[in-house]
Amino acid sequence: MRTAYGVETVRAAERELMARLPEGVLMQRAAAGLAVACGRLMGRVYGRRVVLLVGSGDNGGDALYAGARLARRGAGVTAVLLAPERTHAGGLAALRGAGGTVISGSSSGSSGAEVAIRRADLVVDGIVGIGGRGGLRADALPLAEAVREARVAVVAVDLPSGVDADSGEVNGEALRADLTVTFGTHKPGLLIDPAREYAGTVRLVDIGLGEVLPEPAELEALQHADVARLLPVPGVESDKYRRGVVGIAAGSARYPGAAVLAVAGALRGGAGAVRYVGPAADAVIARFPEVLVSDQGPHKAGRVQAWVVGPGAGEDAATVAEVLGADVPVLIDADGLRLADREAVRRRGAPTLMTPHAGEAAALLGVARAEVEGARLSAVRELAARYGATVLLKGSTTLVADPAGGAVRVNATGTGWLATAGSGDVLSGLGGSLLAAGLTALDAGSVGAYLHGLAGRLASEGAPVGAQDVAEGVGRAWRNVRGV
Ligand SMILES: NC(=O)C1=CN([C@@H]2O[C@H](COP(=O)(O)OP(=O)(O)OC[C@H]3O[C@@H](n4cnc5c(N)ncnc54)[C@H](O)[C@@H]3O)[C@@H](O)[C@H]2O)[C@@H](O)CC1
Ligand SMILES: Nc1ncnc2c1ncn2[C@@H]1O[C@H](COP(=O)(O)OP(=O)(O)O)[C@@H](O)[C@H]1O
Ligand SMILES: [K+]
Repeated sequence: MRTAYGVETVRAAERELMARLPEGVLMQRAAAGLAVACGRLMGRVYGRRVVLLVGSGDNGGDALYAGARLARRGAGVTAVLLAPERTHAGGLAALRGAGGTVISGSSSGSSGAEVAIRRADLVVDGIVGIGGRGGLRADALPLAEAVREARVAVVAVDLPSGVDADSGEVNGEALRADLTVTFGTHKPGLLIDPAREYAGTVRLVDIGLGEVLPEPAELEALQHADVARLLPVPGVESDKYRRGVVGIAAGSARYPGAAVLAVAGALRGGAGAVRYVGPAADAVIARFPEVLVSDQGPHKAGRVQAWVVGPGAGEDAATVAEVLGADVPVLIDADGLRLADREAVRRRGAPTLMTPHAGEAAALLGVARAEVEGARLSAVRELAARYGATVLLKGSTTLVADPAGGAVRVNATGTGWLATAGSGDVLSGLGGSLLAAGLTALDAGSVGAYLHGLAGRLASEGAPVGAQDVAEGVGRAWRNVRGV
């Protein structure tokens, strides 16, 4: 499991660790890891030109100590100080002692600093780290512009400057990095868009923080091994009922395809049987003869261990209400989200998993879509709290939050190619199937998103795919995860 912690927790852990260690040890560990990563990115160190952008805090200190290490190995290192009078004194002395050059970023205007950036092989962004508030400040903007124009490689120290460490929000300008070298633990902002996109590749340097960080983390990202452990794999005692039966209440005369795609996802999620109820039974059975179909409504469909309701449902509020009354886990997607009564969701005894995309989440919260996209973490937490349900917010970094709090799960296996009509329907069936197979709502959502994202990647391999291709890719994703 990859975990991420917010600023307050990181600072508390650093204090605890620092109390046990000689002064400056943590920063030296950070700087050593940073210098190695810079060296690897440049291929060689000797003769390379490195520019350090140095802010007023310890983030700048890390950059300076790393710069000193690179200078000792023969790099030409220039530090651009954004706040000369408040620069980390020890780091500055170390850089000077190693033969580095120091210029002032604020007073030199467009001259020295920008020329140095244009000539650089590498820029190290040590403007601001976890102490940052808001986007880049005015004095850093010309430097950021010069970096962009020079198209020079950028290594961010701990975080790309200007992004919010705790939330992944970007309020103003931020500096894009090719590589972010982060210390002690990932920060939520490195795993959640839009900030994640600014970070480039993220490398974690161990500074010993792991032993003092609390449980649970603020954010978790499942890895292959975690998903492999959670996948419902049949054993000798299994039969189709014990594996779980998932009911799909989806589709309408207008949108029969949504039913077919949700069923396609459900058949690949590990349940032993799929029941379908709704007006698209003919389309479903024509494509998937193994499905048990009915047009009699959910309560007459026979026993299921979980329901999926909503994809392509149109205006069928009665079916949504009926499914919400069932005492088994329910996944609500698409039209179902709009039609579901909030109090009815809150009253449910069995788990509920809601799977909005940003537009649907915005409608439920009564805000603009851009607001949800810019602040995914707070949006998913807010929805989970309001509905008393587990919420999976779809998008480039899909988030899954439980109403009781605890670590929010983030999934990054997806690809932009998944942004294709009907791929969300596949995810709803897949998630419902995992619920029927016995996974918790948090696990079903995050394992579903993981498999779905990987399926999209494997099916696409860099070319456009349709939702059916994604569904067909789910088997490959299972095998990839299980290593079989
Ligand atoms: N505390 C520790 O034990 C360790 C800290 N480390 C480094 O220290 C950093 C945190 O250092 P600090 O607490 O000094 O904080 P930072 O260096 O992140 O930033 C604090 C300074 O930046 C200014 N600032 C805030 N927002 C800004 C913005 N938007 N634009 C420009 N300047 C802004 C503040 O006025 C303040 O002076 C970490 O990110 C990490 O790089 C590492 O050396 C590892 C060990
Ligand atoms: N840029 C992106 N990167 C990765 N995954 C994405 C991106 N955009 C969308 N997706 C994924 O594609 C799926 C689209 O679902 P949804 O918006 O509900 O589509 P539809 O309603 O057409 O089925 C979701 O799983 C979502 O997470
Ligand atoms: K930084």
